[in-house]
Amino acid sequence: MNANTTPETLAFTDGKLVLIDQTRLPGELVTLVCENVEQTHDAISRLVVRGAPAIGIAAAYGVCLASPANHEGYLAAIERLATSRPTAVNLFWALDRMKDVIQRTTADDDLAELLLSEAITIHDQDRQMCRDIGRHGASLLGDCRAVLTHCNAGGLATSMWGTALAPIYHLHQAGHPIEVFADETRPLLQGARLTAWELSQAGVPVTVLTDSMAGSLLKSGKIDAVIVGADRIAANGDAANKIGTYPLAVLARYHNVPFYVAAPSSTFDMALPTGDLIPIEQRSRTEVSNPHGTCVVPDAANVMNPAFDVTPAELITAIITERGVVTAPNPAKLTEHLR
Ligand SMILES: CSC[C@H]1O[C@H](OP(=O)(O)O)[C@H](O)[C@@H]1O
Repeated sequence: MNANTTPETLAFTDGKLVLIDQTRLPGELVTLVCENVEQTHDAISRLVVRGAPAIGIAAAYGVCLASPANHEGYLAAIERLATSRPTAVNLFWALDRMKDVIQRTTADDDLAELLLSEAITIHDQDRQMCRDIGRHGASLLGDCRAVLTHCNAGGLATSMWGTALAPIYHLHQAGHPIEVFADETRPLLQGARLTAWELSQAGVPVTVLTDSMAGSLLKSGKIDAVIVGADRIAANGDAANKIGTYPLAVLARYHNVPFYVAAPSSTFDMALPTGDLIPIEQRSRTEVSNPHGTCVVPDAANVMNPAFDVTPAELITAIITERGVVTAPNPAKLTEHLR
């Protein structure tokens, strides 16, 4: 995939973290600059930067903004950033890598350079992981003409190119005719706002549908495969992803449509035996009751707003990582794959 397929989601320049502000898309392509840990924590919590890999990379750079720039300051930064969002394991995977650097470095004055070097390595490795997921996923989607996806697991959710969308960019650039149907993904509309934006920018045909239309679309026979990202995958292959993914997997199975999960190895949490142990982020009621400031739910009513659900491994046709494809995932296969 050539470099200009999707924009760089984030960068660290002149000692500052520069983020595409994803809350402003698709109407405005603007950046938000984080100059300290608190601003980075806020950017992750408000989904200025979002998507499991992108959250991990942003948090790694956020540690580099710690003050004071010493062991205690950096460890406090890691502790603070770990409270930004609970579900995407990539956040904790990246922070653990930064903590390892601190713990194996004695001299404070070496730390700033070593930590920035580790954050840059995490960022660079993510680019390669996404590129490899694209290559491996393309082998699965090679006969597909129309795929359905949920939320945004594209370049904006990673360093660039994405996970679920990486195979689509790979095929599109190879001249393979493929179109994407994108669930709008209530309540924050990452599909309508972000997936449709980045695919359109790349020239990939995309159609937005409301989440409730997915069943009829799958019943129509038009969809050749469903492909989604993940925020945390347990040791048995159960996968947490944006709310609405689980019912999509049930519908795909009912209509005999392959259901693929694309994620780098940094999204696996092998310490969790099953997905029911994955922490699910509960977000504010206003995201559901007052979208864009318009009241659509009476104050007297209660509101649910879990940001993720868990798809059991038995509903997943295959998991695509940067290392290859695991069909019918189970603990033994995943342990071997990630060895
Ligand atoms: C490539 S991980 C993308 C993953 O993250 C999204 O959640 P959020 O937008 O809340 O960060 C969603 O679950 C995507 O599949």
